[in-house]
Amino acid sequence: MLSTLVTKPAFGLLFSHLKTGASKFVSSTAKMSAQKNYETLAVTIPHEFVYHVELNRPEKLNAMNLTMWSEIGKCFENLDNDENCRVVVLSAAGKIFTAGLDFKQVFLKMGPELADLDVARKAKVISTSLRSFQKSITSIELCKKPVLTAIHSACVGGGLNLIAAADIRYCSKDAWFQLKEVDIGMAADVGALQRLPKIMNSDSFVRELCYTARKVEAPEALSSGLVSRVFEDKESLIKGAIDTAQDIAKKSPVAVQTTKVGLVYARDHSVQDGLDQIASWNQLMLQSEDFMNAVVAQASKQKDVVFSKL
Ligand SMILES: CCC/C=C/C=C/C(=O)SCCNC(=O)CCNC(=O)[C@H](O)C(C)(C)COP(=O)(O)OP(=O)(O)OC[C@H]1O[C@@H](n2cnc3c(N)ncnc32)[C@H](O)[C@@H]1OP(=O)(O)O
Repeated sequence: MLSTLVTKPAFGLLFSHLKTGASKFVSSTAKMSAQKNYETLAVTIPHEFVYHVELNRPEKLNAMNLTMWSEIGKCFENLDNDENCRVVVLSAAGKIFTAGLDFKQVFLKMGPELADLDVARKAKVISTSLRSFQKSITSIELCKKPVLTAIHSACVGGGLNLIAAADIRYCSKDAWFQLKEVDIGMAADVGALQRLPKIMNSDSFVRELCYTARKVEAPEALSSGLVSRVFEDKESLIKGAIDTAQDIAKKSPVAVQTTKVGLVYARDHSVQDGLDQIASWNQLMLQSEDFMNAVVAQASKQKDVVFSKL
């Protein structure tokens, strides 16, 4: 297929095309889009195309209050649409990654709201809240930019549901994970039960964690496939995550985003359905300038190809 697309006469044309793409890119990099200000999240841009989102309620152990649930959803929807963002590092400020659901705030607020309602109305209110929490976490998966989570210290309950929706998980040596929902009398309902069995390498181990709420320390998180790398401390963890993010940010955004969509789709469908899906996408994406530019760069051993924003 490459040989038919990249014929010899096409080469000169492709090189001029490459230059056009690069100049277009350089002229527009100055216009870095400003990210919205959030109350519970801090968003920074450590390198071009690399965004760093931090859970930012350190004084409350980054417990996930209603504002944080809502802002996570909005933030990842914004990042999905932000052409200056190609990859996201998700970490947390302060002593721990997160204490999970802010049960003090959430249940205190919901209690009075439900008090005078009958069972059907109560169920409707609870269902609406649950679905909005689910949507918030799923926004990480629906964001076409790869999301790398960097977890330090405690990652409890809702936090484990949150990181399960990310693409790549790294942690520091002091990290521990706990699916604590059963300890507060509920089944996890924002993605852990659905995603962990597809992430970790032992169904038996996942079930043990879900039923017992026991803590999983970093070595076990690594051996079970929950995380793919363990770093010495938080500083090297964040650096390692940002280094990987920078590698991804240099690639064609068309290639990377199509790959993420394909992987997420393939996880939930048959092999044949996945093959059909990626064929449909690539019948478009192989016509993009990124494909041409990357092929020419490979063929001519050119490094540091500059891809236009997407
Ligand atoms: C229903 C919607 C869908 C979502 C569902 C999600 C469910 C979940 O997330 S279940 C898990 C809920 N989280 C917990 O059960 C964690 C409980 N906390 C702890 O285990 C410890 O606090 C922790 C290990 C995280 C940290 O321990 P540390 O010794 O460092 O701190 P503490 O002295 O225990 O706590 C300090 C103060 O923070 C308050 N706090 C801790 N966690 C939460 C929380 N999740 N929500 C609200 N507040 C929390 C704790 O009560 C202390 O407060 P105070 O006594 O006023 O100082």
